[in-house]
This record gives sequence, structure tokens and C-alpha cells, in this order.
Amino acid sequence: MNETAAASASAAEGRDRDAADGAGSDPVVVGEGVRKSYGEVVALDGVEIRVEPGEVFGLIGPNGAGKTTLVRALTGTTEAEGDLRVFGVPPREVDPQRIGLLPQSFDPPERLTATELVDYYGGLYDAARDTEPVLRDVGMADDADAWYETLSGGQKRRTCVATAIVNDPDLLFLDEPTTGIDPAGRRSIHRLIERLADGGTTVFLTSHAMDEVERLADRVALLREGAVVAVGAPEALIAAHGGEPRLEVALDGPAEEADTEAVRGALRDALSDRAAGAGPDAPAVESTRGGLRIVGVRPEGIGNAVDALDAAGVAFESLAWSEPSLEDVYLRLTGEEYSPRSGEVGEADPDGGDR
Ligand SMILES: Nc1ncnc2c1ncn2[C@@H]1O[C@H](COP(=O)(O)OP(=O)(O)OP(=O)(O)O)[C@@H](O)[C@H]1O
Repeated sequence: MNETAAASASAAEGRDRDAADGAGSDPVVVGEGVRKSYGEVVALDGVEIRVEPGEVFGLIGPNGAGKTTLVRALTGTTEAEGDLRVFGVPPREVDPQRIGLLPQSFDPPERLTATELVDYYGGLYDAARDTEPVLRDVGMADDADAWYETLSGGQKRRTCVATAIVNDPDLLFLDEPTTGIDPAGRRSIHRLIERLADGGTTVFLTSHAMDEVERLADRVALLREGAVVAVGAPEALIAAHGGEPRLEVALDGPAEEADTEAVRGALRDALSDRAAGAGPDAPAVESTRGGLRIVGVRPEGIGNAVDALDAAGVAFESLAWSEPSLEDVYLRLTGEEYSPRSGEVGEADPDGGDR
């Protein structure tokens, strides 16, 4: 399926899902033609975005792509041009009770305990949750009475997450919530986000952790140079932009001995013999640091690939097969491992891609 067809199929699926959900309800976040410049620097360059009620919406993109600026524009902490609506009104008119925000940088007073800090933020709202269960939710129950300044980086971040959810928001912005958090802490934040989403909270998540976004987000937008260049469900983006499954071959011995054009040619020949009839879909061989990558190997083709390695006289230490992931989408669409060909880096669908 080509990219346009994939996007259309995905759009149809999205509409079916909406119909099944009884959706048609108003989007929680709408941004149309959103622009923001800092002097000469264009941070947002015509962003089109739409977030539906109850979805976990992931925003990804390289450093400086404009993610934090977009979060700030949507939460009314910076002005931007264009049409921005949150719950149907401009960001600065939204009832604060309905919004939670974990900014990327957040430095609360150091000489407060986690409990005092969450109490303080809870006190800013007409109605707030009790502090104890909120700290439990973020895995901070055991350190509730420790001064903020004595907490580790990860514990600090989790305490900050607690301040963002104390008002039980309908829409929660999390700008890189798990930066600096260890794997166990990350898992507790992931579970929290899943629980919040299950309870109907709309979550707007920015992150550089592609595994996190792939796992949590219903839809993802990729921001590049201030514009959304792709949007859709992670699986639809992976199908459209992620490339082929691949087999990574860690060579036994110095890479230069096996990773020669002659060996790669022999391997290609052996693979295409075995993939007779596969035509242009025959696996391709690429060099990697310390090994080879055979691209286009499906699980049922791993045996053939091993035979081809033997036939080409390639000694290997280990093999690792993987499917394409959101990280591949990211790398390709940000150009980090990608040479764009005409039409492959698609313009974002102004209607939201997969809906
Ligand atoms: N207050 C500011 N003054 C001047 N330039 C700014 C300001 N805030 C952001 N920028 C610039 O706007 C652009 C977008 O920045 P932004 O912080 O939104 O990117 P980002 O995608 O969140 O990056 P990161 O992944 O590093 O957090 C960058 O070029 C940045 O230098």
C-alpha cells in the first residue's frame, strides 16, 4: 500500500472507530495555522492539530522543533497567532480547574516536602484531590515527607507530576514527564497515564522516548521545524513510514573482513535466489557499525537469511530480528537516517491524518 492509500485506509478506520464510539463530540484541542516567532526564530510555522476527547495524543520531534512552544501556546502561557481552542475557547479563557500542566522545566521551592508542595498546588483550585492518594499515584508515598531538595531527580519529577494531577484535570499536558526517571519510575508514570486515560482524561504528551509514545499514545503528531509533518495512530505511522522488518547481524570477528562489497553482493545473490519471485521485495543488505543489516526479512524468512549468510561465508556472533517501530518513523521523517525522495515525507493531512 502506498503512503496515500495507507493514510486513507487509516482515516477510514479512524472514522469507523469514531462512529462506533458514538464520537462526533467536539475536539478538546484545535489548532489551525498556529504560528509563533521569537524574533528571527520561527518556532511554530502553521501547526494544524486536533485532539479528541479521551485520547492520549503524543507530540514528538527533534530538539527545537517547537513542542514546548506549542504546549505553551495551548496552555495560554505564551501568545501565538492562529486559531487555538481548548474546550472550544481560547486557551487563556479555559477554566484552570479543567487543565493540568507539567512543564518541561519546573523548579518548585526546595524547602517544602512533597506533601506540602502538592497541598500548596491543590490549594490553588476550587476542588482538589487529597494529597496522599495523589502522591501514591506517582509512586511517592514513601517519600511524602522528604524535602524537595533532598529528592533524587526522578523523585522530583514524579512529585511535579503529582502537582499537575492534583486538580483531577480533564486535559493533562505532560511535557517530557519521564526525563531523568529510572525504568521503575517510568513504568509507574506510564501506568498512571494509562489509568488517567481509562478514566476519560485527555492526555497531551510530549516525549523523546519513542517506546513510551508508541506504547501510550492513541495518535501521534511529528513536529519538524515548527510544522506537523505526519499524524496518525502509531501503527499507521509505522506502516506508512517505518520501513521493513530487519535482521541485524553482529559479525564474528573484525567487521572489515566480512563486511566487504563482495560478501554483501554474495549475500544479496543468495537472498534473491531464495526470494525467487519476490522481485523488488527481495531483502536488501546494508552495512552497520560492526555488522550487517538485512532489510525486508519477515519471520518466516529468517531461516533463509541464515542459509544465505552461511552460503556467503559470513560468520556471525548473533542475530536480532526486529519490526519497524515509531523510532524508525521518527528517524526517517526527521531525516536522521533518511534521504527524502519526492513525496515520501508527506505533508500533514490538515484533517488530522487518521480520522
Ligand atoms: N523564550 C524563547 N526565546 C527565544 N527563542 C525561543 C524561546 N523559546 C523557544 N525558542 C526557540 O524556538 C524554537 C522551538 O523551541 P521549543 O523549546 O519549542 O522546541 P522543543 O521542540 O520543545 O525542543 P526540545 O525538544 O529541545 O525541548 C527553538 O529554536 C528555540 O530556540
